Amino acid sequence: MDSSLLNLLIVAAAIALTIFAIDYKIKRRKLETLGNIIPGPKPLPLLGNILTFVHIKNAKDLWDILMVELKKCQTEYGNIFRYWIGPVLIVFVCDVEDMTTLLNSQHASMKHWWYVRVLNFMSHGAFGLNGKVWHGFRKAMVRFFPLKSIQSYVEVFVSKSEQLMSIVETKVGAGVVNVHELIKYYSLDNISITHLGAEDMNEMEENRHDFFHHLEQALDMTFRRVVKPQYIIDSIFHMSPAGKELRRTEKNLTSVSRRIVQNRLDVLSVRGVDLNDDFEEECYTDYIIKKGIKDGATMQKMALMLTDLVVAGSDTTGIAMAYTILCLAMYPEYQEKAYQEQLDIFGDSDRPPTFKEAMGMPYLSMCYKEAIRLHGVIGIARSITGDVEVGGYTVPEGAAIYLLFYVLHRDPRFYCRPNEFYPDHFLPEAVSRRPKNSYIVFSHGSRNCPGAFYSQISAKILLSQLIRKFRFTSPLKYSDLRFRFSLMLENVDGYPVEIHSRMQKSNVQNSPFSPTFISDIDGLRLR
Ligand code: HEM
Repeated sequence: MDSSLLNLLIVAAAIALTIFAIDYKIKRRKLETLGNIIPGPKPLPLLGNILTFVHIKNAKDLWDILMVELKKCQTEYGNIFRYWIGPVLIVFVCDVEDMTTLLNSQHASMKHWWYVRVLNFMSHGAFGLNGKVWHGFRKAMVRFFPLKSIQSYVEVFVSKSEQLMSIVETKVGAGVVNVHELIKYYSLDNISITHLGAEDMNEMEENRHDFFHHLEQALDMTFRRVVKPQYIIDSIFHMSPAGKELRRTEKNLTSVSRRIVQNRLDVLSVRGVDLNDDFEEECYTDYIIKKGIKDGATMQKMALMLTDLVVAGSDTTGIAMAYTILCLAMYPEYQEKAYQEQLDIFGDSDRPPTFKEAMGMPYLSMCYKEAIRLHGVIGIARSITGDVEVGGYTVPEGAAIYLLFYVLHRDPRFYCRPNEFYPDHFLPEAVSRRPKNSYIVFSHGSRNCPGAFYSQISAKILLSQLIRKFRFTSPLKYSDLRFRFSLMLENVDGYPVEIHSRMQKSNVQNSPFSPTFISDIDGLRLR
């Protein structure tokens, strides 16, 4: 290369670098200036407000310390406040109107890089990707969610619920059990069969069992990472023992997805489908296989692309159903109402519900909605890609926002008993008094949850049969619940209930109020 060309290249590179540095500095100054107009605790130089969280060690602490701190900030600063985590500006938003503005804004539809990186196993498909690639995944996925498709899945929901009923039957009179442990496979099997083309989930017995174990571990490690400032930098985390352990756990977590992809490849191969052709997609896994082959992806990468749907489709509905049963067990008067509604529809028949019946059952729907209102997704994080005006402030480009669904869904202006399980919050007259979007447990806008309706129908098909056949009691009162951070707001002590057959008289000695039950809880395997 002649020297004048080399000099020209060096000068061009220096100019580009200077422009980049100036642009960065201007944006950074704007971020700092506008960020500091938003009220919040006084930041330290370089560290920001990170020291508030140094005592957090696990998901329980994260919940206890973070929530106390955030509630304190809301009281002091109002419904919008900010934190600096080192150089990262996080704006917390609590009010319904501001959340609506943000969720409708084209500048707030990107998942935040930190959230995506930390939840790596949720970030290779529709849940964590951004831009054009996300759009491809989303489009391929939502094709399997319309009402008509869900109607066709009822057969699967019914068959899986019947299998589960016989397992629950064996726990009648067996003392306190963690109901989530009993029902969690229901949603995993459903989503694997209806959306992912899995044919026989019983064949995957071991993988299914391990899936929940590894998910619990992966989430726990993830929350421990979040509270260690040195782990903000990916490479430092990945080199650490914790990082290596998380990678191993993530690999194990994807074993169900790997089996699903492999089984689907086998089915397509038996049919003689040419995978390089634009073959017709019968399930979401077919899209992943097509995309994987086009991109030259490994089997592990394809499994990761599926894993977000496996997790989002199973863990959320499973927890929501467990809470519904636990809350009904803690409030016998509501359980009786839900039971009476079932009797009105089915009389003494124990047949499973039809799709039309599952679309109805208004009281059961109210109970399910109320369980999610109290214990749904705590909040969602987004990146701001252009300035957005909310609540009298400018949230600048480059900031992160965290929409605190937990605070919105316990807003006393909208829910008369905000911290209690009270299904009447969803009576039509109560709903009509609330502003639009005051109940957004499935989020809102372009990145809302595609599984909202699916979750409700599949849950009601199982809950309807459980409520008719069994009566539930719990040694816990609602005020005993102790929460911890997870994908949903989970109870530290699991979901302890005792199961009584509606056909038998309850055993007085085993009264749920006897003190022996309290000690039984200690022996439960807790999530
Ligand atoms: C009680 C049940 C459920 C709750 C409370 C729930 C809640 C949510 C929320 C709040 C989001 C937005 C997350 C964010 O923006 O960061 C979301 C997204 C998502 N959910 Fe659900 N969900 C539930 C069930 C389901 C089911 C059954 C499926 C699949 C069958 C599913 C699949 C997804 C997917 C793929 C996304 C990502 C959408 C996107 O970014 O385009 N969810 N869910």
